[in-house]
Amino acid sequence: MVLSARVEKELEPLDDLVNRNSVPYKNAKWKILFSDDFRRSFGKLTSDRAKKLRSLGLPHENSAQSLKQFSVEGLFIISTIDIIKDVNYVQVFKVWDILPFEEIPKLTKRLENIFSAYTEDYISRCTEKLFQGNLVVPRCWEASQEIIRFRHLVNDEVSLDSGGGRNYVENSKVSESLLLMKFYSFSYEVVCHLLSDNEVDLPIQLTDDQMDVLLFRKSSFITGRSGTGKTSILTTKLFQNEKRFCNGSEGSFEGESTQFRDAEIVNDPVNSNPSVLRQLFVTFTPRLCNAVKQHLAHMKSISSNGNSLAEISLDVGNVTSEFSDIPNTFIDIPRNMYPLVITFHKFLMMLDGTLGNSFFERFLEARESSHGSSEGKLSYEGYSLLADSRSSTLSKEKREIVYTLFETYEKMKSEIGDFDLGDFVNDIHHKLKTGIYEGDQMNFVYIDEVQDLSMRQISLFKYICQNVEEGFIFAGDTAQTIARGIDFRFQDIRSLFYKEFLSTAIFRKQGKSLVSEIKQLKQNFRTHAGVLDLAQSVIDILYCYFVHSIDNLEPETSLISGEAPVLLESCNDENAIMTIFGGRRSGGEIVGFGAEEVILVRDDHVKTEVFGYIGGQALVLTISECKGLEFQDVLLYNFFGTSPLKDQWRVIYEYMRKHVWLDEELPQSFPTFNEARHGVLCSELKQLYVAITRTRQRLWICENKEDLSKPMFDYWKRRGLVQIRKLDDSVAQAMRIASSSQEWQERGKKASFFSFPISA
Ligand SMILES: Nc1ncnc2c1ncn2[C@@H]1O[C@H](COP(=O)(O)OP(=O)(O)OP(=O)(O)O)[C@@H](O)[C@H]1O
Repeated sequence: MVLSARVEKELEPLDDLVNRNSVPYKNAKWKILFSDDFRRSFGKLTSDRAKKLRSLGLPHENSAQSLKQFSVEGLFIISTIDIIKDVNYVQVFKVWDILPFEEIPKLTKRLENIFSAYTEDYISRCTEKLFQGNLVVPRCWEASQEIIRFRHLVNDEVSLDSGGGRNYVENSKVSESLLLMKFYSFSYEVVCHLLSDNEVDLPIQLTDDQMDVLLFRKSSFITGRSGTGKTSILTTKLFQNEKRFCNGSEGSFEGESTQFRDAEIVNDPVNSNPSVLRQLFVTFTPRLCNAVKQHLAHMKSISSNGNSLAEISLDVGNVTSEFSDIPNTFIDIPRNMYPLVITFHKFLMMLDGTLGNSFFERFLEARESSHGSSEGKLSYEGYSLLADSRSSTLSKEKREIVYTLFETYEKMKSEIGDFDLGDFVNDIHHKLKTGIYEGDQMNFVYIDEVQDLSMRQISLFKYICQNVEEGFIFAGDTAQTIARGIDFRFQDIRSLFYKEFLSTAIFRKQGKSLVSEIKQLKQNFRTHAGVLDLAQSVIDILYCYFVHSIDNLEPETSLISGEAPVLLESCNDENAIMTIFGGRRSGGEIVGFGAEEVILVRDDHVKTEVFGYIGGQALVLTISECKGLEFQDVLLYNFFGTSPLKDQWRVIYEYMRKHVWLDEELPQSFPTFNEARHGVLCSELKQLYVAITRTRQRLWICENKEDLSKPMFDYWKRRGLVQIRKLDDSVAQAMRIASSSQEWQERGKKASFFSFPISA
């Protein structure tokens, strides 16, 4: 009852709120957040209406009348007052949609449902009114006191739990969810741009936790499971620093915090030329790099009022790690090339080029020089001593065997005159240690997907940025490590930072206080609980068997429930891909996937195989190519059937027995877990986790052979995390979503196949 009253009170059309003479809200101090739905609805307006709105002006303090006039046309803008965390907590207007009158009840009902999950404290703060003269101004609260929005996050409140330990506030499709909806903070110039005809990505309003990370002014370590916004925060931070640098203390982007607005121009501690801000964003995947570049370009275009498209160059057609438009050196990089967004591979090539005497031109000699020194490689004694450390999972005897294998491998390499990534990295370390780095020094370095780099690789960054106090951000998730042979926890990066990055005398004095705690992002924005529960079931096994290879994080929160992913069972012996796409049968047309759907496969080999079946009728990516990206629907094809673990997947039955999930009808004989024999299970599970978490809405898993996937399928079935569907024509038809040529064009333009407007 109370809520309905609140809803009634709060859901007044915005024009009413801003224009009523008795309660004048029109005041520049109010921040206005617009939703994606608003953007979409606006896009659908007849050009006449949209034109009228444009010609009426913009919703800033002096033109609020325009909104009122717009509502005369029979559309209402639905808004509420909400609280966001900036430097302080502050009341804001949140604009949900523009609707005809008859559609208002449906939206208000859904909003009422959401408000019913809010705490009383939160509601009463939203409805508080602060008067300054006869103006209502936004009320603020110190950031030090915690304001909790959802009841289930307060310990002593009744849980909304609907099972499985998760709390759902909403049950809707991900794409229609009000809770996962992106909100954008508007300034006069951004509204100008929005109301122009351009398609733009706008800066998403961040959550309180994300804002804390963004405003933190020290070098930091950010972790969080898939889809919690790590890449978004890195991109936002990079962009904020660009803006901060360009604008100095002048007014700037509305989406920025006051702290950024008030900040002074970045004081470059190292460069003689403070007129350039040198920022470097490094990640593993070329596609993710392109997506980040794309997004920064959009952001730049918006903030320059749409007048100039970003100078950030887009490698649109060529999604490789070569980035041939950027020279292979850090010496005197033209200023318009910053911010540099590159893969780790490109980073190495640039370092190599900077140091002269390239490794590739003399790699035999290079191998000699780094082998000669003990640098970068442990002696047998050093390696075997590690067996005594608490985190070691290998005994002295096993280490002896491993070391002998290592020596044989090294010998073999040298005999055939070959080298590997380790040799290349060691050579660069050697040159940096013995020579002088004469390349540009960076002001800020952002390293995304850091879990795929080795400690030795990460430590290279210390040479190119002296701003250790606030210049480094490491983000990643150790559940998603897919690079081979890399196995650490986030804490190890923090220790490395302390030991190697803070090694100069000045910083040693300040010591540990310079190394911040690891921050965890907890709210998933990508998908619904059906997918997250399946992903968590994979993490559970990792926690059990590979405790030293994954960070034990607090479970992420997901606010919307959703259908369980689907295991597809073939009705006949036909290849599943043939059934789904109709195959190249006599005269038969292949009906493909849509632009927001993807087939994920293990490697290039399977990719070629699928291509052979369906040609270019669907986007097919390997798991390593899809890292960091997201899609509306995902088909994971033949993951178990191509696994090097083969029938050792049966060790999952042992895990099930531990948890008393092993029913009588399931196999009773299975291997006992053995780290040496089942070591590869760790990387297999991490790859599986990455694949599962790429989807926003639907996930299908299909295999050509039943036996290899059976243990995991049995595990998922027993836990009730999947639905089983026979792969017949009707299921196949429902999977294929036709896309318009415009949607494909958009996808192609993005090149990165990055389906989401990541925040920045
Ligand atoms: N505050 C927010 N409001 C709405 N959507 C958000 C918010 N923060 C992030 N998102 C969205 O969540 C999705 C996932 O974000 P992002 O890719 O940054 O996560 P991630 O942690 O880097 O994921 P992964 O580890 O899988 O690479 C994106 O669609 C992004 O736009």
